[in-house]
Amino acid sequence: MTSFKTLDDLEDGQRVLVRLDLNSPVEDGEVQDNRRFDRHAETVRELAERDFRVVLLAHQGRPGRDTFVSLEQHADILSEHVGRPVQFVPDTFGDDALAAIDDLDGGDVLLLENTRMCDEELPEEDPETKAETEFVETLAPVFDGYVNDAYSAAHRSHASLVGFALALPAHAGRVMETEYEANTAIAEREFDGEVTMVVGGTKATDVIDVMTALEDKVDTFLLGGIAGELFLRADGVPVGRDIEGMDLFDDQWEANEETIRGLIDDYGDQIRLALDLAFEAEGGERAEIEVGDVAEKDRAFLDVGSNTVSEYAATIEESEAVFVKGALGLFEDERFADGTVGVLEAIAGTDCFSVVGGGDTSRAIEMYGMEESDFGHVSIAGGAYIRALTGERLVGVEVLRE
Ligand SMILES: Nc1ncnc2c1ncn2[C@@H]1O[C@H](COP(=O)(O)OP(=O)(O)OP(=O)(O)O)[C@@H](O)[C@H]1O
Ligand SMILES: O=C(O)[C@H](O)COP(=O)(O)O
Repeated sequence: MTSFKTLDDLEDGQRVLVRLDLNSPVEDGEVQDNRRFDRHAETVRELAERDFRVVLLAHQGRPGRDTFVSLEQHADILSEHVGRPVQFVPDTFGDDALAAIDDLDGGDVLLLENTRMCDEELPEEDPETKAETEFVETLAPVFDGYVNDAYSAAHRSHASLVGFALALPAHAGRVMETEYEANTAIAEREFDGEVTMVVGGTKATDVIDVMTALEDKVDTFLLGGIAGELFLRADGVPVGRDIEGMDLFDDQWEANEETIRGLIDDYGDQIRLALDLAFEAEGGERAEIEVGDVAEKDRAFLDVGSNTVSEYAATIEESEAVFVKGALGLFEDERFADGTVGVLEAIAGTDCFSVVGGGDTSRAIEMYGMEESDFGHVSIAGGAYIRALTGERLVGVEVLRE
């Protein structure tokens, strides 16, 4: 990552403002611990051990949503992961925040309040405009440097992500460095051998965008999940029962059908669809059916079948690089985890270069007892991962370039 300054370029003992992405699931008002805390703890711990006065910025949720809560609980969770106290002040850049910053000694860590509670944080504007906000102009002068570790939020042109980078000497944190390198690999690296991409999940537009952008980078797309069913349907298989809250096979079908058919027509040789599918039988157990036997108005399919898993695993074993976007089935239900777990285990069993992305999909790794260390990289990014895969530049990364 030579075009960025990193923590290696910071002089120990300074006062640094560090942007993390601690955006987390919130259930009944309780912030849920997740791998973002563990990853960012590495950056925070390093800075504290090097005697920096460390002030953290992060966001949580979006205004108006249930997940839009204070960062008070985040400070406690982060503290567990860092292994030292993380102070919290319920203020972003007012007098209380400035006084708390002033009180810090070397090695102290302080988390400020949810950046999205500050009016100037959110409207997406260019970095120069964000650098001129009162938020940035008040806080920046009390720091020697700015560290952005929030790769997973770097697609947003918000004050805390782009404004401070112009107002202070800007550095990439350890998470920013590793996420950037792994996630841009497919767009920027050349692989000698086969490049395979496992595509699933429920987000039709993400899938279409990724496949369109990567047609000439990826040798084989292995499809599953709801995304795979969209392709099966476009290929003439009468599947497509929407899951609750979605209408991919109804209202949205028309909007996507032509594009998906176009992808199949143009790149059919690269695209592999499920051979068999799994569903819930009358007794509640998992049952499978060959794709050729699926009848019109059949049931909802919740996973790819076992023949598909074997075939996909064989392709993965012959690949030099494998990228994963989206799950092959409803893996949260053990009965329908075989597809997702099967391909992840196949990846873990080879020494190929691998990146597993998407917040939901990467959760399957810990749910089913796999080791993160068996994968090249497990990304903590969702929207930013998709953008990186499609070769889009992230504004929060661009402003860090020297
Ligand atoms: N056939 C299916 N039926 C129902 N749900 C499915 C099916 N296949 C996959 N899923 C669901 O898809 C979800 C993952 O899809 P999503 O598109 O959100 O992927 P992601 O990239 O991991 O997440 P994110 O973009 O939110 O970080 C999983 O929670 C899984 O339960
Ligand atoms: O959780 C994420 O993907 C990032 O923190 C970005 O959050 P946002 O989509 O609410 O901007």
